[in-house]
Amino acid sequence: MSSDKEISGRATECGLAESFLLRGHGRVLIGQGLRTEVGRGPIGSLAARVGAFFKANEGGPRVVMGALPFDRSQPDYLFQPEIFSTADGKDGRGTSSASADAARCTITPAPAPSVFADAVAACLAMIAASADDAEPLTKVVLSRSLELVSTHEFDAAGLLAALARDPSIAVFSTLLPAEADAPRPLLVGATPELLVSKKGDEVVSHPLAGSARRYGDPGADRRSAAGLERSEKDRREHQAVVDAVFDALSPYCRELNAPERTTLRSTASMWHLGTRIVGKLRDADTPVAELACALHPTPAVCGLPRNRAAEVIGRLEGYDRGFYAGAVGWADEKGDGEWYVSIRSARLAGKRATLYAGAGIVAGSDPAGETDETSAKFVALLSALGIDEHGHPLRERAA
Ligand SMILES: C=C(O[C@H]1C=CC=C(C(=O)O)[C@@H]1O)C(=O)O
Repeated sequence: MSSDKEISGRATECGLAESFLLRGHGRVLIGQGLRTEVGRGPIGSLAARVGAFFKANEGGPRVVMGALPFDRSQPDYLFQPEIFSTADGKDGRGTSSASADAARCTITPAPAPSVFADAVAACLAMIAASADDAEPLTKVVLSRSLELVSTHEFDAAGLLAALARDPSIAVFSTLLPAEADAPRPLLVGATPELLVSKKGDEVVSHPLAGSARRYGDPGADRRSAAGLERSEKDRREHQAVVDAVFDALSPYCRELNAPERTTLRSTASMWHLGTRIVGKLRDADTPVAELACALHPTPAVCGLPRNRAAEVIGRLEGYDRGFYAGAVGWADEKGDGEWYVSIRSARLAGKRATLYAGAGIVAGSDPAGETDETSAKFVALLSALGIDEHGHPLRERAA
């Protein structure tokens, strides 16, 4: 199978449609068809449910895959595919251009950018008011969404192919549970952030937090990156995530380090601060699902303290995040696997798509700046869909 075929999402074997695709770390993993669903439940029971699944189901590929929601108490959605295959993903750049063809989209921001900026200001007031509390609120990640309605069904394969042109991100697509508005919705995205991978006794997490827009002009792009590296506010926002990852993984590890310290990471449209954290597990049998449970949601998508931040998110965002800012990945029978943070993602349901983007709010954040950051984070998905922020095809603009 060529990589382009894999990325384009057209299943070739047995005529089974692709139910899962993950391209990251130079590899493509593909699930075709859906053999058995894993019993659904909250993340706290994930490791037990996955273990019980493999015991009870002797046939089929020895791997399950799917998505975890943002909210730890909500049910996840994992399944065993009919066919599982892997391939080298180094040459996995997409060939297809925009997926929108001549489709037109109407785009409705939900909430409107000005309402989001007001929510950031309200959040900053809560952070300031809590300064003297025993456990002050120090960080909250607030998100907003864009609701797209197209004249055509969204083409997930074309979207994946277009997203895969950026080799710095992990491209994913996974089935979501049926809902009233869609028999088979999909979560599709291109995330730069690894929640956790586990192979044998090796564990890796690569949290990101602290962001700046990229620019076509090289000088402006360099200044944007340098500004991010110097920013005390972004360093603080980032360190909160690194500390939380160390705290969550330490009990499981006999070694845990950040060998390269914090570095600048780039995607095609964003600069980020990132820290690669690597460890050796005390017990190589610790399943990846247990590590994901210990980590999720990190302060890269929720905040600190976690429960208090989640409460503020629920109050200020005004919608259910569903599987945005959860995780997408897989786990095998040995307990190995990898889970990516499901940011820069969209839920596709026929002619409707909902895109999400968030930004970390800490003391010193600026409501207009954070709103602009979410706009910049939408660029990757919108341009992969072949549309601008008004829903017009990009090709027309160039003509
Ligand atoms: C929550 C998102 O990004 C997170 C990951 C990287 C940088 C982030 C930031 O700088 O705010 C966010 O923590 C998102 O893209 O929706």
